[in-house]
Amino acid sequence: MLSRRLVELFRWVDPGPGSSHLVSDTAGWWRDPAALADLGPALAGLFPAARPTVVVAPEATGLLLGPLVAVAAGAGFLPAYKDGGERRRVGALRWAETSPDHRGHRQRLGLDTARLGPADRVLLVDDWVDSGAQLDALHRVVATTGAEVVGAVAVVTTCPPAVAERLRLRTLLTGDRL
Ligand SMILES: O=P(O)(O)OC[C@H]1O[C@H](OP(=O)(O)OP(=O)(O)O)[C@H](O)[C@@H]1O
Repeated sequence: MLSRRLVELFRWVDPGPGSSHLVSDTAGWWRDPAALADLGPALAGLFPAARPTVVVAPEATGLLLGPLVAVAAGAGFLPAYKDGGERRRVGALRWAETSPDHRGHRQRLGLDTARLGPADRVLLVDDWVDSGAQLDALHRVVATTGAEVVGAVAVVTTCPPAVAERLRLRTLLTGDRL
């Protein structure tokens, strides 16, 4: 069963002196051929009747996971970029600021909203949802285009149930299994 395999492939890593907490290591999910093949269909299958036209997922890990879900769902893919860093973004990005995320940071997420319209049904995808800040911001920026958010899927949630309900979030795992 995929969820059990994902638990086995997951590691908590101690970054060493100077760090107060363990860091998640999900590299095993991508390295394992069977898990890689099954992740997209399993996540798309959490909303079996949603018929999304496009998957939207945030940088960085969402850019890896989102296309897997999009292919499984028969949808296209639109990346949401994080502001900062040295890369120049092309296209007219519309930006949404997040509330403080799991690190306590406010981020800006940019989406090429010219590529979305009222006919679109959007499925939001991420690997992990904790505060829900990234997904909240994506809900808001997608709404400005008239597109409908049909739901959100992630591999893991550690967010409160009320937040998951507000985000229409379904996941393969809850954090207590890791
Ligand atoms: O629910 P939230 O509090 O918003 O946190 C969830 C976000 O945290 C991680 O991103 P992060 O920037 O830590 O890592 P990544 O760049 O590897 O995707 C994860 O990929 C989500 O995008």
